Amino acid sequence: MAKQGILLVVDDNRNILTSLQYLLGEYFERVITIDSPVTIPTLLNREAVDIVLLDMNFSSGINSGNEGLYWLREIKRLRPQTEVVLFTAYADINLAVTGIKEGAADFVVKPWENARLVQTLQEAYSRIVEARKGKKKAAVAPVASDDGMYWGNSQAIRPLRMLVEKASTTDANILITGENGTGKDMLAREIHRLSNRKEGPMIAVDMGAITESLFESELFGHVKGSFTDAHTDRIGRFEAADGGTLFLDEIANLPYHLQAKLLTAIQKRCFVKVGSNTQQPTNIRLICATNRNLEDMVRNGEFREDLLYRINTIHLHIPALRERKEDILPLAKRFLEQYARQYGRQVQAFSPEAARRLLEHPWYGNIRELQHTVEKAVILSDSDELRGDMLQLTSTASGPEPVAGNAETEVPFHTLDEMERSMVKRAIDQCEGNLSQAAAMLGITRQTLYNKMKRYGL
Ligand SMILES: Nc1ncnc2c1ncn2[C@@H]1O[C@H](COP(=O)(O)OP(=O)(O)OP(=O)(O)O)[C@@H](O)[C@H]1O
Repeated sequence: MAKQGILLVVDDNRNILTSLQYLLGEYFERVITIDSPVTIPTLLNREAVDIVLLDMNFSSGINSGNEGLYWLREIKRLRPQTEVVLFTAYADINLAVTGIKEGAADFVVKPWENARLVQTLQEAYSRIVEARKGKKKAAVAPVASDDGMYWGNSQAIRPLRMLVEKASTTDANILITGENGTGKDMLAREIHRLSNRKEGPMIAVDMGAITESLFESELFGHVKGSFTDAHTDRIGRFEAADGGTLFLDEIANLPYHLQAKLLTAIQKRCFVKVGSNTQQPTNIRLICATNRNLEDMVRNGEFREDLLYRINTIHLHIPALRERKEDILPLAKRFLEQYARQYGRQVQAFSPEAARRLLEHPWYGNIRELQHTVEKAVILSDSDELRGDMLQLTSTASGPEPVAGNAETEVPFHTLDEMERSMVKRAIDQCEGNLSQAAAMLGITRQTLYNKMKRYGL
């Protein structure tokens, strides 16, 4: 086969560079080697590099692989069409996974097998060739649009589905409850899609993310000059959602003293912009969601009873994933297919051992945790069957989450993020999914724990 493609190898170990120069020179038109990443930008400017084989750790930097991620981003920023294959130590495999999510084509673990390294680089090169022919995008393929909501067939989900089908076409206010990651946001969007308002806007507001001082302006808008930073008129979410659906996520996070203002707007379907005296009508369908027990909050004086009464004309509760075990494997299969497509992996099925582990895991982070687990495993996969150990699931509640190659000696260092993720997961496992207890154990608020779970896909 004719040698094709220009390859840049970046590694601070000169012995590695010399052996790769010999090995890869047999397969590629040109192999350029450099022992420091700082010259990458100049080189990319000068040479038509197709593929970069990029070491993740450079001795000059902190040995956490973040330097590798930094250079990956730089390469993608400077030359998006260049494919980057990460060259990584086994202990840094989680960083390689992060790298793939950020656009790297693949990764190869050191010490490497020559045949596997050559094959990975050649596959990356064929993707470039295909992209040039316009057949396929060089970068990560977009997620197909049919990767929407999966209902499942479990006993636990059937009554919910029937209720959703009936309720969607009405204009009744809906309250969706369920543990974190069960799919409340997804269900809200599904209801909008099934409703008569589907051509109208679907405006989602994360009530946990709005600061108290900006609450009114965010929801109702403001007029120019109404406060120091109000340099122009601003439309609020109630106005933006006119003719469509307004989705108030994490409604339990709304401070008590602001709940009355929301109640008035919901009751009257009218709002007043900050700095104005005029009532403005709006035609919205309201959906709210929370993972908290609002009845308990009412009893504790944290949530207004009249507001609860107003928002839950129809109450939809999404069961936890562990209460709908029949849905775990079909959902996992969907994610497997979706990510295999997205990351160009050949994996097609779970091994019997992997399927058993999926069924046994408690999934306190519900569908989000399942999705992230499968995504990571697909990235790590190297054949058409996904093995159980690739799921990296802890089988007991004790001990931190293992990292691939979990012998102490093979895991010399974790990033702070990895350590935090591991501690958060451990606390949740030890408290068997009780978030209030886990938050207390970690010495943080429930909301902070919740934010961290979202961030780490737990
Ligand atoms: N039924 C489903 N089918 C496919 N994917 C789903 C389903 N439910 C949830 N997901 C996926 O799981 C992830 C979490 O879903 P979503 O954000 O809707 O959960 P949530 O309950 O709103 O979470 P949180 O309580 O943390 O806000 C998303 O990536 C979503 O795509």
